[in-house]
Amino acid sequence: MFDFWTIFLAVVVGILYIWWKNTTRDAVLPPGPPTVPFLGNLLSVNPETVLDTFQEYRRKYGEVFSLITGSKTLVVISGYDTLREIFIKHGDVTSERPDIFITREVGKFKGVATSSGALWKEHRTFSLNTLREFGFGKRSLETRIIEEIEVFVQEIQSKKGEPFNIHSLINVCISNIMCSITFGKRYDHDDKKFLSLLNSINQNLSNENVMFVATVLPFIRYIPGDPFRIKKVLRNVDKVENHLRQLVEEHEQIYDENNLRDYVDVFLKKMKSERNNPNTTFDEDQLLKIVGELFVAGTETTSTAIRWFCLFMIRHPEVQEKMRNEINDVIGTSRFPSLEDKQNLPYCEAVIHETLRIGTIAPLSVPHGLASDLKFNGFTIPKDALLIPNLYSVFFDEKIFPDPYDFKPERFLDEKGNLKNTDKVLAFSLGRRVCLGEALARMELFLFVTSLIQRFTLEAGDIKNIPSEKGTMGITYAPKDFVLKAVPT
Ligand code: HEM
Repeated sequence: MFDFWTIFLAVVVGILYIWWKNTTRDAVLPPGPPTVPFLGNLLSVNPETVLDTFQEYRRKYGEVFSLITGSKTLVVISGYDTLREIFIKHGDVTSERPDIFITREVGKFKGVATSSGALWKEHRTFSLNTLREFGFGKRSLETRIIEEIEVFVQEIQSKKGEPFNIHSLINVCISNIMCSITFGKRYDHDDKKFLSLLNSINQNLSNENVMFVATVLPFIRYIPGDPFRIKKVLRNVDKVENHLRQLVEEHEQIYDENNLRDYVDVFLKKMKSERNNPNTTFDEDQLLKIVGELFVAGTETTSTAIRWFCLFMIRHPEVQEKMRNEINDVIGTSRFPSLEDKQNLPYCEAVIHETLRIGTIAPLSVPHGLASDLKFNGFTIPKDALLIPNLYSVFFDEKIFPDPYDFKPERFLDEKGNLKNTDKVLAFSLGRRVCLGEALARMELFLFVTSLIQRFTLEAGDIKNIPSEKGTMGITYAPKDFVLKAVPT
């Protein structure tokens, strides 16, 4: 008979062996930095410097390298061609979402962004079709955006050229557009409850390393207290969802099948039509998750892009001047720019592409999962790995964009002044998971930034404190808060 201590020792040795094995790189995996016993590559990546570290690993280990964390194997995909090969050519295998903190605890594997397989396909198609119905890429939506721009411009005018932080103004305007598509509702700029919701979203998406840490060390959420602020993230998610639940309930009370006003109404109609289908995926939980995603993904990303734009304009007044000259030549000042003007404003378009490139916004996209093992260049990427699309590697690839760290919109113009090379800016990612809101984001970016430059000259709020091009890394890569002056032209 074995005594207690023998069994205890055997269990401890067994656990240590499994842990040691989990932190060692298997020969079939893509290469990567050397592992440390029991830690793997945990010490090789600091969330704050992760982008530069990945650039270095790309040089050392190639376009596909792996990182071992004990709980998950991360496989980082870099380079334009390799990203296309993995996420487009092998898109049937690489378009899932992995089982990680954000998909399990935040998304509950529902919605569009955090679901996979048949559920994801059905709801991505439904959402895209419904959003198109409500104006993605259409004139009706343009009118809604311009209405919001009018408020935006009035608010800026009210500052009378004095320094202010434009962050919350942009956030409210952009989320109002998303709210009007999903709930048919917009909020006042001083609505405290709404501002607090936007603040919770901002905390979760930017300026936080928490998502990264929770992904590679999932057990930390069970540590007493909240040293990594995981519980705070989940509280923020609940707060946003409770607000959305209220809005959906209000909608249900005045629902009229003959007058579908917005995304929620169309979803409710589908829910009602599938009431007797025991296998339906159109239920209230799914509606809340999708609406939440649209609200979150549709606000912070576009708003961050516009903040980057303002920052680059402060740092590059000559670019601002050229944009304004182009706008004045084509449109003048008597009306707001419209989408029809886009083709006649190639320099403005080049500035937007350069902002999306160098601002990066979502430099590591959103992690992908795999439907099965994938053989690639003699290595095997296992089914349970976490694929990271390293979009940053393309943005700063000097073979594609010479002098990649310089802000040079001209790189997107040929000798005749026509746009070129813009397809290399993978800001919205690529393949089957490509951003669902790309069309809306592009409309918003064009209309907001051209209207802004048409009416104001942007300057640093404090001449001794020019805002830095170095941002902070969360799920989005965002500029640090800054103040600016918007002087009427
Ligand atoms: C400048 C603005 C934006 C940027 C840079 C951006 C970027 C991205 C990126 C990189 C992804 C991940 C794709 C992948 O998994 O590989 C994504 C997904 C997504 N985006 Fe955006 N996005 C922007 C605006 C928007 C807007 C306005 C909406 C709202 C309609 C939106 C909704 C979504 C959704 C729902 C997904 C998940 C798609 C899926 O998993 O199938 N995004 N976006």
